[in-house]
Amino acid sequence: MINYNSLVKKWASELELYELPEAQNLVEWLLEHHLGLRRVDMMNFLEEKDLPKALLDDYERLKKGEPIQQIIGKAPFYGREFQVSRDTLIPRNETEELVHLIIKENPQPNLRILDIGTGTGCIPVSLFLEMNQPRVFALDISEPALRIAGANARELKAEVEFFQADILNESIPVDSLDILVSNPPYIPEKGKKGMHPNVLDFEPGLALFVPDEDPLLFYRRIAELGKKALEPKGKIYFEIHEDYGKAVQKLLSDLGYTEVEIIEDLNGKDRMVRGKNL
Ligand SMILES: C[S@@+](CC[C@H](N)C(=O)[O-])C[C@H]1O[C@@H](n2cnc3c(N)ncnc32)[C@H](O)[C@@H]1O
Repeated sequence: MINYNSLVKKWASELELYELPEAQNLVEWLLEHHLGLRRVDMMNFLEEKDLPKALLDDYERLKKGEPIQQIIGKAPFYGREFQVSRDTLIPRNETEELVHLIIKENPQPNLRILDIGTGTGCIPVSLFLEMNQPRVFALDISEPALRIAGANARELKAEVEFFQADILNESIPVDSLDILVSNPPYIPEKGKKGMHPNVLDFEPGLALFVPDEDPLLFYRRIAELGKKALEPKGKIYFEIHEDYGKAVQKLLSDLGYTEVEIIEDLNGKDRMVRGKNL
């Protein structure tokens, strides 16, 4: 007979890529996924030899650094579960804060919204479901990511119109927007050194990195296109790298956006910038 706590401790101690509290959390997440039981339900439960093979296989993937969300194929975001894959960024808590800000600041009905670089579709799907009858569009350069985003929209019953487009070389496919939102790639290549292998080896580089010599590339391009695609008084919302708050603020002000503000995340880091079209 194996005790739940000793199994969690034993497996967590073998997840060498993670600090112990996070490792324990991941093992519990995996056990719950496979056994459908919560910690309190399984203090004394199984012979180790009876653990399902799929659970043991997934535990081996966890040991190699694969993110738990990719192993189980889903990730929580703003109170819902989104399908994820190796082609999509795993939705982050900071992005939930961006979504929350947009919902809070825009209670009006029938707004037209575009999300650029949509990944799993977590932003447009959440906005469609939480806002007041918006018309929601989203685009990404990645076809495989768009397939996952489409599946999430269908599964969660959100009406989102998706486009495949390379925003650095094509224009915005919709106009008269009230809100333009983007969490674009923003990590300079040089930042790879300090990153955890579970991000570097398993999440798509296309979603993460920008050239060291031009880290604001996506912000500049999207903000320039936004001047035309946004309605007068339309708003632009960006998720940003914590080091680039001031630079993105200046970029938007220089382009003629007004009321440009940097907003911190719950950890007190500069994480969002919002501006208004003239
Ligand atoms: C940081 S991820 C954000 C994903 C999702 N919005 C989220 O917050 O979880 C950036 C996304 O931009 C997309 N992307 C990268 N280059 C692009 C380009 N040139 N045009 C359009 N989308 C692009 C990537 O495929 C990726 O899905």
